[in-house]
Amino acid sequence: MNTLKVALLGCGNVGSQVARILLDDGQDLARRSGARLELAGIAVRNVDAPRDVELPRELFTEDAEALVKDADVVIELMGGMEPARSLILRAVEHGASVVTGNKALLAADGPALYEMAAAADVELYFEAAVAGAIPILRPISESLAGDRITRVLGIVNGTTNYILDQMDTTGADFADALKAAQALGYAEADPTADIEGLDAAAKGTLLASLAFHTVFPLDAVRCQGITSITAADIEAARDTGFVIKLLAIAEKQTAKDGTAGVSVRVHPTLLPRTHPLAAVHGAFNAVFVEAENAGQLMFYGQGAGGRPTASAVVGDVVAAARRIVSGGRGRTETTGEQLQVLGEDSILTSYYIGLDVADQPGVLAKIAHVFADHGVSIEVMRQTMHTEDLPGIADGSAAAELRIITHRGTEASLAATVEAIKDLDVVNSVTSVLRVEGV
Ligand SMILES: NC(=O)c1ccc[n+]([C@@H]2O[C@H](COP(=O)([O-])OP(=O)(O)OC[C@H]3O[C@@H](n4cnc5c(N)ncnc54)[C@H](O)[C@@H]3O)[C@@H](O)[C@H]2O)c1
Ligand SMILES: N[C@@H](CCO)C(=O)O
Ligand code: NA
Repeated sequence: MNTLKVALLGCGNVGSQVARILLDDGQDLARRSGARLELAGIAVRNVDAPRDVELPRELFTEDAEALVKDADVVIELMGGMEPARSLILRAVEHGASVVTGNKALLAADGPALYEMAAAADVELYFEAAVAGAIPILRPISESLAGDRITRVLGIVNGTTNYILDQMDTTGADFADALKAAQALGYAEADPTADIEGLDAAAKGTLLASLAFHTVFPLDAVRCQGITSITAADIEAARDTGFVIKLLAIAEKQTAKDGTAGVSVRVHPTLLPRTHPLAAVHGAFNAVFVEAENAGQLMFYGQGAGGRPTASAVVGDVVAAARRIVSGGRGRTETTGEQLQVLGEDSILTSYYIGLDVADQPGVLAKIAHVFADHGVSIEVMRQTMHTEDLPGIADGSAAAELRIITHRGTEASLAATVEAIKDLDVVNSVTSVLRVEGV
């Protein structure tokens, strides 16, 4: 049996678990791969740093370049752009296959990396980059290769799902929930990427590219994180039978003339509590895929954390090893469709709008008028009286809270409606604007 040299770059939450699996499960992995997978070394910043997982000290090196030169398979789990990118390219130049979980790098620079890997006749695997342990990229790019995917919708960031779930179920505040997510190893090194939606945007880009066989630029993702979600939003959602989830939504739309375009958006979303995605708790992820022939599919599991993510990484290492052993080419990304990016005139969604309004005759009519002017129709409107006077309302007259859910409209017309409502003299403030799915 051949021996393949495996180089591991980075030994944090995920890397340390990958090392453990490679060392503990060597016999099984060899049988499944057709080659012995020898962990040749682990590149770290400081070989003497304390670690949570006990690993043989002689495996550690601070010379990542030297480790990469000799490897058959390189696993990049350092994260960030550099030196991750240069080391991946160095690995490719040396003819090694690469496994990475680095969605930030792939979303920014994936097409160039795929091209270089293809030119060097090696593979680049990244199942861990989207939804951690959940097998989602291989199902999309291989199992569904004979179908046409139209929509991918998912909870793809464990940290934000954990935070929103804690706020909803235990009343925890945002900062405490974030700290707990960091301690559990879900968050990125800089959790801004999680809470501002950038991590979900990177995953949305990768999902769209694979699902629709096109390049979708990261900067074309319409992205909003969860930092503006308040306890009041969570409570209002609960009162109205909804839950707030951060969703990544990638859609392909085909116009009557046959031209197709793609949109990717990430935003906090109100979902009815009866929706299957509403039942995704903690750091779990779930991805819905809609395809013309397959219909609706749902993939569910642990989207973050060292051990679950390591499962996806080692699965990719086995795939890489099998391909090296068999000598054939494996999966190739097809991004040749060059679909256009759809703008807000084409994106259809519905809005939840929370308003503080003066409680006086004619208020509802004025508001309804603005909706009609923008061609947006109202699905639900609910009014609650405030028991105390609100600051900012002249002469202490009574105020009311309005909650409105619209029918589906274009993002452009809904946003314009909200702007026009803000200008009405009877509107004290727009307290909340959230998109709604699944109604
Ligand atoms: N943690 C998760 O749940 C998860 C899930 C999916 C994907 N990922 C991705 O996997 C990668 C690793 O994530 P993590 O959670 O293990 O991160 P981490 O911060 O725990 O680990 C990264 C490790 O790499 C080391 N490192 C960074 N630069 C280095 C360098 N130049 N040389 C040597 N070592 C270096 C760091 O010191 C750290 O120990 C990231 O790309 C992340 O986005 C993480
Ligand atoms: N920080 C990411 C890790 C998994 O990609 C998350 O919370 O989902
Ligand atoms: Na995955």
